[in-house]
Amino acid sequence: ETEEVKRSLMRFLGQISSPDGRIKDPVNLNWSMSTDPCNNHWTGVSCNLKSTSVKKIVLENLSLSGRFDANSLCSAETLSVLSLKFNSISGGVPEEIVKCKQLTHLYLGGNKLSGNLPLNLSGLNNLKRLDVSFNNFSGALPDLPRISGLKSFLAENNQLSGDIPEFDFTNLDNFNVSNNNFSGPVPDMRGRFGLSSIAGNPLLCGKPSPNACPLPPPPPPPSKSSSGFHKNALIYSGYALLGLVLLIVVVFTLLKKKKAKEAKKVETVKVESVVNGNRSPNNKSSPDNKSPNRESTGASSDKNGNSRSSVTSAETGMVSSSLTILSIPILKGLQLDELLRAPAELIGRGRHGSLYKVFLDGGKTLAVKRIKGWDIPVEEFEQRMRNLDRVRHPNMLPAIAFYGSKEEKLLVYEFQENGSLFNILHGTSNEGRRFDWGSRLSVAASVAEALAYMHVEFQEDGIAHGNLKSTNILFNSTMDPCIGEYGLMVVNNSLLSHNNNDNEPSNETSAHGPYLNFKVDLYAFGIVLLELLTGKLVHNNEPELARWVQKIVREEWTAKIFDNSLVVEGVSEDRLVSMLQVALKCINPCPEERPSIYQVALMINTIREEEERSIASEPSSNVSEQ
Ligand SMILES: Nc1ncnc2c1ncn2[C@@H]1O[C@H](COP(=O)(O)OP(=O)(O)OP(=O)(O)O)[C@@H](O)[C@H]1O
Repeated sequence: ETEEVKRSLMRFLGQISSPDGRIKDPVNLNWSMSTDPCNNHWTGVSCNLKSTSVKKIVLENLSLSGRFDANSLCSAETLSVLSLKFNSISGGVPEEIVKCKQLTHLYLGGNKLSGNLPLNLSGLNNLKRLDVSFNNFSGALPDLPRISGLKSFLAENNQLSGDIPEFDFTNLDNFNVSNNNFSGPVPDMRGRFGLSSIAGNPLLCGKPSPNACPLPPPPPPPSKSSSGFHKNALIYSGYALLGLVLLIVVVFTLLKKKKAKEAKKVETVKVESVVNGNRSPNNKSSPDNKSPNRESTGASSDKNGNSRSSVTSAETGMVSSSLTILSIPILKGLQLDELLRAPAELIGRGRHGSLYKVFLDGGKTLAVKRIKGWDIPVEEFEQRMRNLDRVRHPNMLPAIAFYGSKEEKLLVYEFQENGSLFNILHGTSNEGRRFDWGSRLSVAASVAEALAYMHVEFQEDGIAHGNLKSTNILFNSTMDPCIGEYGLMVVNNSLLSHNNNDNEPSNETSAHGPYLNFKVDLYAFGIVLLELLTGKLVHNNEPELARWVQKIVREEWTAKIFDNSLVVEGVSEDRLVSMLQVALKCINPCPEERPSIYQVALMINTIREEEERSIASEPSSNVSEQ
């Protein structure tokens, strides 16, 4: 963490430890300016995967008796979990809490906090769980239903008043506002919560409270003056007409804007260039310009003196070409020959082609995947790329440009410097050991959610990922996982069904329709889950790992399966086994019996929520190890 964040966190601890702001270090918390919160294990603090920024602060049951200095706390901008439960913190919750933008869990229950809950609490739009129970809060609630992802709200045993707002009760799994001073009708809780969640608010009425609500006052009698009525009718119809005209103008303007936007979005940049010896019609000044000497124009050295070639110099076979740019702000004006001649490093040669890291002028780096032998008509490929571009998900890595000819296809992505899930789990840098259970769960949940989204969007077209594996799950600049290369491969049918006893894929697969393409992704996702659970290596989705796991499970040595670092971390065996069961469902040898990815995403979320619930109830010393 930076010195500034460390200083602010020390100030936060000072304020919260005692009313006079002096750090008493109540139970030897090990926080100090001379150490680092992430690398020196400040008690109650856990960090992101790279140990560069603070993710959770859990200081529960420590007799902290000062004030909550949200301003200092929120200088740790990446903070997502804060638990200060069961202390004696007093004063209010300052408005600056809204600066902790990434907070997903805020647990303040069991303190002496008072005053109104700040109105801008509803600006914490990543919040999932909010617990302010057993304090002295008063006044009306802020507009919490605005937080669309809120899963639980606990505010029992305060002096809160006013109406209970209309939460999205179908989305809440925990809700309690009992023993407060709320008044007015109880909102429709969709049968999800009973009397115990609202009891102890004598001014509430309507079910499930025991008090009936008073009948609404009768509507005022219609006015007797008919001339008055006509006058009003005239005024109202005038308004209606004006409204209609306004509506037509607005719709017309919006339609015009939308058309202009669509036309702008998919701007195809056609570059008639000649690579490998074909003369460029644009390059009139050099009519004899045979292929530029690729080795000499394409080769360069990076600042470390490593030699780099270019995409064209490394391989041959490009003919007349056009590059379609999908993401204009990133690649505005880039031409194919520029891309091909830019210095490039060969990063990997997979089963389907090669991947280059390409260095553009101005410092941008791209990943260019060069696919060979994909037998798809060029028009169909182009159409597919455009269709894929229309569907966006935060955990999917979109292609930003493409090129297609009969012989080969080029896909251009932004280069992800943080590497892949494969690198993290099996890399040499020891990151795997620090890749804690919380991070693994979160990767599994995000990938499942993104796949579920894509499967629904492309159900009719039958376009599945087709080549999901840990090398295709990349980490973006904020270390969120992103799935690359969706829909690029003809589905690998050998993953449809595996015979458990030998290496031969079943030959029943050829007749399967597009529906089963998605089941291939399920198998592949199951293997990713097994990689996360076991920390073991998988090469090209080979079924050995699946067989090994199935064998051990049959022989009831389940505990031996799990990655030792998870065991050392003290992860709940129940949750590990639950996740293993999800993985085993995904790799069911019979494709029809594999669940849908949507069902899998739900199962993983349930495991994740159990984990989240346990975070706050675990003793803080354990949490700090996570
Ligand atoms: N956009 C990207 N940014 C950074 N690294 C990437 C990107 N795309 C892929 N990689 C990495 O480059 C390496 C090579 O990728 P490539 O797709 O060629 O390999 P593969 O997925 O193993 O093979 P294949 O897709 O042909 O089966 C992998 O380690 C992958 O994680």
